[in-house]
Amino acid sequence: MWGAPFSAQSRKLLLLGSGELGKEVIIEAQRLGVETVAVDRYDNAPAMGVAHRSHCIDMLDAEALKALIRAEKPDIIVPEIEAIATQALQELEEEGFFVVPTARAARLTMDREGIRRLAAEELGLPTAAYRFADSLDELRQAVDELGTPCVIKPIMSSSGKGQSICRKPEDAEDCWNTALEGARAKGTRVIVEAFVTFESEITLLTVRSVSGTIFCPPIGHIQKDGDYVESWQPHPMDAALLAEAQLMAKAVTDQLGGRGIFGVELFLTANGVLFSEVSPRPHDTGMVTMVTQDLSEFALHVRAILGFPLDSVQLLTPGASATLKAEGEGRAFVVSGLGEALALPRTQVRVFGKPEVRPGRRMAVTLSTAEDVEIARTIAKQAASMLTVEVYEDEQ
Ligand SMILES: Nc1ncnc2c1ncn2[C@@H]1O[C@H](COP(=O)(O)OP(=O)(O)OP(=O)(O)O)[C@@H](O)[C@H]1O
Ligand SMILES: NCC(=O)N[C@@H]1O[C@H](COP(=O)([O-])[O-])[C@@H](O)[C@H]1O
Ligand SMILES: [Mg+2]
Repeated sequence: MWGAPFSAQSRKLLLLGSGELGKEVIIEAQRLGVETVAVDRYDNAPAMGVAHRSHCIDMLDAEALKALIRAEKPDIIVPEIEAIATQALQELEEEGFFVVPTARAARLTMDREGIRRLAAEELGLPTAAYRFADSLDELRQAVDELGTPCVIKPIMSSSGKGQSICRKPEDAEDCWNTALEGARAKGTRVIVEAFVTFESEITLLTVRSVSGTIFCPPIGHIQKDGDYVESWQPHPMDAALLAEAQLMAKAVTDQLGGRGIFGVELFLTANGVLFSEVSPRPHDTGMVTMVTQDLSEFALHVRAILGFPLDSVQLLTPGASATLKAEGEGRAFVVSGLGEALALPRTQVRVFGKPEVRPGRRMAVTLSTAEDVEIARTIAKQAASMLTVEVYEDEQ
């Protein structure tokens, strides 16, 4: 066990990335008396407000990252976003630091190439057909080989940034430019994927702990422009399809190893399950578990990484989430409509507290429970439609 935060006996968790998901991770760690340090590329990130202290650094700068971690000497390093100098994490792990779930898993999942090659080529999991391209010419060739429509994404990006659909060969140049603008890190490599016509898509939250592997009930979701707008749990699935999905999730998470929660993203098609990608951390679509499960995905992550047993997770009620996204840009804004949203039955709201808005930035989420997922979805969406981000144009 451990002593009080700030004491020599404390257990210290350092979070790399401090958005809405990290905020909940910090809250769960605080509940178990852990000392918490939040790190991100900008000040006043959501998790910074609930951590014991915080640092603002460029997490893609390997030297800055190593210097900070060697000075802080955390017991546990928890990556919260992909865009981290994962080479530095590997060096730190070799020095004896504990990286969640492992530095290798963080490296393989930080870029789409690492995880796609592992899943499709090493494990033989079914995925959409894909190619990689480093230039517009290579992209044109990939589009030619895969046919249209196809989906183009920077190898390092998340929440749909830089993603576009190439509907005809002439769109390739626009897609290339979109990818360059949206990439989170330097570099121009993109993945080109055949467009999958799926019936639905799910996140299978998979937890590896000292007790073994457990799965949360599947979470269904809807994405717009590559970013999630709505999720619900449980997603109705027949037993055989769920077993197939769990086998794939087990294969890929066993390969990645370590302890913690993984968000395994899968497409459900007429011909079975396709693997899409995996996050070795809580998943945005899994925010719904804050109202549906006895232990949220954040509580599960923290318990698993602290080395505690986790035999099962209970679904308490069907539920759904819906997102609030900003339209304007700037630091002078207010989130309105909370009173109306909270007047809806069995509904909660999480306002993340991000200090600045930009078009498409996720600012809050609504969470509703009901006797079935369809009712919960309707109410969560209604609640989200009552929320607005009002930006004051003339202020900085
Ligand atoms: N090959 C594809 N065919 C059809 N739809 C796709 C394909 N690839 C991605 N999508 C759609 O775009 C969404 C986002 O894609 P993906 O998960 O690869 O991007 P991301 O930027 O990593 O998103 P996040 O960080 O939110 O997980 C998917 O959930 C799916 O709805
Ligand atoms: N799909 C991944 C995802 O949802 N990640 C979450 O969004 C934050 C970044 O938000 P921002 O871009 O608004 O700063 C991340 O820090 C994480 O919490
Ligand atoms: Mg995804």
